[in-house]
Amino acid sequence: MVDVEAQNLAGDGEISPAIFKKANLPVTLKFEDVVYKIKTEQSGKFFKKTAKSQEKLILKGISGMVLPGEMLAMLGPSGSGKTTLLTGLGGRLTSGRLSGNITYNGKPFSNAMKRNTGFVTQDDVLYPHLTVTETLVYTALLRLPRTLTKAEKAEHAEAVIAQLGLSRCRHSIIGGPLLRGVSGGERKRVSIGQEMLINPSLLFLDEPTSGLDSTTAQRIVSTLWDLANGGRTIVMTIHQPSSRLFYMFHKVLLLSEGNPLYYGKGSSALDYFSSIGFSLSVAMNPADFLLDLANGISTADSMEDHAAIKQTLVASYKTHLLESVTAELAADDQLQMATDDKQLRRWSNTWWDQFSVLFRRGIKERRHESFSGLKIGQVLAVAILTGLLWWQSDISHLQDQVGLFFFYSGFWGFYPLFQAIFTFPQERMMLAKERSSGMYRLSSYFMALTLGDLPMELVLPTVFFVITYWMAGLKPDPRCFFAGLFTLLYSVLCSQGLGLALGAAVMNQKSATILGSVIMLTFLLASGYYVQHVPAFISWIKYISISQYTFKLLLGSQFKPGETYPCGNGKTCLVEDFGMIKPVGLGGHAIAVIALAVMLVGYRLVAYVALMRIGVTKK
Ligand SMILES: Nc1ncnc2c1ncn2[C@@H]1O[C@H](COP(=O)(O)OP(=O)(O)OP(=O)(O)O)[C@@H](O)[C@H]1O
Repeated sequence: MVDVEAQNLAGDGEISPAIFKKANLPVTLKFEDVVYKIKTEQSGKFFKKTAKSQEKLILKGISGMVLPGEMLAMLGPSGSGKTTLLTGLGGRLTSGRLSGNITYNGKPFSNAMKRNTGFVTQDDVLYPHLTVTETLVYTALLRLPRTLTKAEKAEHAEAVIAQLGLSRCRHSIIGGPLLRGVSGGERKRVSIGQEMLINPSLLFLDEPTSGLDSTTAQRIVSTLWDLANGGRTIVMTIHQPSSRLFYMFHKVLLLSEGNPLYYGKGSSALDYFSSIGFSLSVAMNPADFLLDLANGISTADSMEDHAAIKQTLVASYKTHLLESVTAELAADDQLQMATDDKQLRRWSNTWWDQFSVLFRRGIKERRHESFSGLKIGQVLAVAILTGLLWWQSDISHLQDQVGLFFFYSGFWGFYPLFQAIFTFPQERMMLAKERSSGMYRLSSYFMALTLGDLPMELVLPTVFFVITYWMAGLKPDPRCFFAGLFTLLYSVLCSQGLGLALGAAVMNQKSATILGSVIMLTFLLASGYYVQHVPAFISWIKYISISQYTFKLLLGSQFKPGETYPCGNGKTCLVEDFGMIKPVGLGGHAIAVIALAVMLVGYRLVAYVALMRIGVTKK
């Protein structure tokens, strides 16, 4: 286990970081006759009701085995199925039908195995505003077992930084499309580092060297080779490795249109192809030669027909190699090492630890957004403008005051809704990546994310309310003031819940925003301010309207039944009889509070359930 190795580190001094020593639990990966099919809609049938869906065969019976200490490289042209096979072997395919037999130490993929597996995707999914060190330390805190102290976890992160040559850029931010950060190669190394931290015994990498110069690529593959030497099982897809790299792989799997063309030692590949009549005529990189063959291009052969060459190669694989691959798989059955699943817990850390790390990471990543001057300036400007427009409004202008309360429920309905709508769609990729590696519970993530933004989300309406309340000259009674403030904050939490639910359910910022504005507008229209004689068949909307309940409670915070106001010609009238208050009324507060409470919790539950589908893989 990693903690035992940490002790080794202490004992060995500086020699080599603990995580680069032996694998915790060596894994033999076997895959036999792997077939993957997906359903695709036929194009051109968009307007037809009976659009037929076709089944597409992506992987056509692929077999192989990778032992601890071995590094398997999957080669093949673009679209040949490398990523699909890698994702399937990594237990991460979320759609389609995968058949065949894939075992890890003779057993199917389990949650325990998930925690012993690292998966580096082709695209780096990293938080752009965190630095390299922050990124790796947070990952270490989340993924390393609770038996290690925080300092030891940070030490592991440091070791990875040193091993991957990231020391120079350790304090630079990762960056993103519109934010200059570390280079592409450095970003890739951070992604690899995140997986290396947990000292996985099984490591999958999708194109770890793409877009990198050959020296950096060489360095990364050498690191992976070192990791394999420690008894780890490494599988990667790779595009055009240099010949130096090619000979570092223990095994090579060549794919073409989902068919295996070669499986075996890298060094034996050329002999095999020359034995079936495809020899390397000029000095060239063996990987380029294999890729040419997988594309149906052969310089040594006069065959012009690419499809025919591919067919010959597929047939040769079946006649010459398949038998030995099957024999290899069968022979290993006796050598199976038992995986003691109990050695690996489902989660590395407690709920609370996960929550607190995610909370701190979230605040760090989003501090520029939450505390942005623009956002604060926007709210202050609207507050001051509102205060000036309603400057010292008097009860003799009751309509104005009622209008102000309606404005409160409208502005603080829309504002938190739109802030919250973006929360989950922005996080989707990260959530999928981290959840599929079993990093944390959804509940700790959900709580950390929704509570992290809360202080600022509540401070802004409070400041807004204080400014406008006094500028507009509302009742200087603390009870009225606090009742109004709490109502506003309560409604902010409800609208935020609705935003979270929409964002999580739709997972598309544009669609969720459109849907959110339609719903909130409906709520506002149904709140009884604009229209008072609503037809019965549609009047039920007000019972689900956050704005209606907020408006009612805000009016109740300021006016009491039996209170009077000057209604012209020296007369006084009852507030509850005022035309704009009557339809909403000054009673029924308990129901409004309960209805809002149901929405506050209900919308968040919807968001939670909607998120349960993200990062969940098929077993
Ligand atoms: N869910 C899916 N829906 C539609 N097509 C799919 C799906 N998954 C895979 N494919 C198709 O399967 C083929 C293999 O895709 P895959 O991504 O595995 O290729 P690849 O060899 O990794 O390519 P590249 O090197 O370009 O990444 C492609 O033609 C791809 O379009």
